[in-house]
Amino acid sequence: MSSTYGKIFKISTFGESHGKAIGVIVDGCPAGVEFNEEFIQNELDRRKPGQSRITTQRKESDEFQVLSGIFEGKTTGTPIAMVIPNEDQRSKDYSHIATQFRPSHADYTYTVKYGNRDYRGGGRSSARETAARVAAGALAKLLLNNDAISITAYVSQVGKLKLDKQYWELDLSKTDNNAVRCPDEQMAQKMFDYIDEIRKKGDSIGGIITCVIKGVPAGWGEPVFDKLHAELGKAMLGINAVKGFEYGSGFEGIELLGSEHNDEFFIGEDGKVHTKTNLSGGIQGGISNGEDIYFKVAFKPVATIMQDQESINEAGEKVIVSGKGRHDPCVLPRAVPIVEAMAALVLADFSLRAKTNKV
Ligand SMILES: Cc1cc2nc3c(=O)[nH]c(=O)nc-3n(C[C@H](O)[C@H](O)[C@H](O)COP(=O)(O)O)c2cc1C
Ligand SMILES: C=C(O[C@@H]1CC(C(=O)O)=C[C@@H](OP(=O)(O)O)[C@H]1O)C(=O)O
Repeated sequence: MSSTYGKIFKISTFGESHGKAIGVIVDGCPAGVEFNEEFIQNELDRRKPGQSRITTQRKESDEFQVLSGIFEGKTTGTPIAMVIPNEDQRSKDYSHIATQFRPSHADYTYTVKYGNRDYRGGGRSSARETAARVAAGALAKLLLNNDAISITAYVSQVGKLKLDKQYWELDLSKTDNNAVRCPDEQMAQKMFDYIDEIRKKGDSIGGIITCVIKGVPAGWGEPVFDKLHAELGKAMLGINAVKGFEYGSGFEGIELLGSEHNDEFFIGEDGKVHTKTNLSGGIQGGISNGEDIYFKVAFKPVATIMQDQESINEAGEKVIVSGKGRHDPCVLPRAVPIVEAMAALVLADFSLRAKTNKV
């Protein structure tokens, strides 16, 4: 069951990084959603490897094929299967670590859990699997278009290089103009140079992606367990290499007094309920309040580095591990569409759940 997500809009992904293909089955998508293939392909292109010299150099076209669930350009209401062939596996890069555990990758834990491990490219633990989520997330975005919801993520920090502006002070339409996916050109250039410098040293670096969701009406979410922010947190923490999730005022909010932190209500010119501030991050009691939903996702530095590190092998013997081949020195630029996709999947599910709230 670990490969499935969602209660009504459900997805299951399949495939390994060096197997024949990866893919996704979407179940529960309503009939009649415009299946815009060009849009879905574009989302996959934003995530695919080999985009610039600061990403892995594996060359995948990531062109997806639809096997079922679409007729005359629209979803039919039946399961939708999308497949993405693997085209550029280079499994020999992993031969030397077939029985070794890379520090901080999933090699050791997979071996313990399953008693076997497809060591080629990390198998199922590879972030290659996230392409399948991006395809499903793109469909979720198309569903959410009906509700005029927008989901926009961008790189706000790489290592210690941090954007000092809030999302509303930035022109987020510029995010995809550069290889880093940071909407501030000057900062993007600094981040690019920094990642490139680290790449040349065979090392890696982490960072933060900020995401903002606009247009979610008040009333989506659940009051207990499946709180909207809890589901968003689960979705984000389920992305490879994610180490932190923070929404609304987050950890910094604890320094404020209640009188500073409370979001006071008023009726806006549009006749709707609004809050003067939005430290709640658009969610109160696990349910959306109609304001922007925003959160941050922290990614660790990539585990596979081109430097010697101490580890052990399956026999428990000491070994020196050094990565080979093609790896992301920093996952952030390619993780932007993944964060958006996972947020879209959560919201698509809640948009359908909201329809069962009341008569
Ligand atoms: C977009 C993206 C690309 C990644 N690329 C690599 C990579 O090239 N090499 C690597 O070792 N890890 C990479 N990772 C991270 C690993 O997949 C991840 O660290 C591994 O599955 C272990 O899981 P954990 O870090 O969540 O514990 C990437 C993650 C993402 C989100
Ligand atoms: C293939 C992708 O990224 C891969 C993610 C990844 C990892 O360990 O997560 C390791 C590398 O795999 P390989 O050695 O097979 O090239 C990356 O290239 C992709 O995102 O499509």
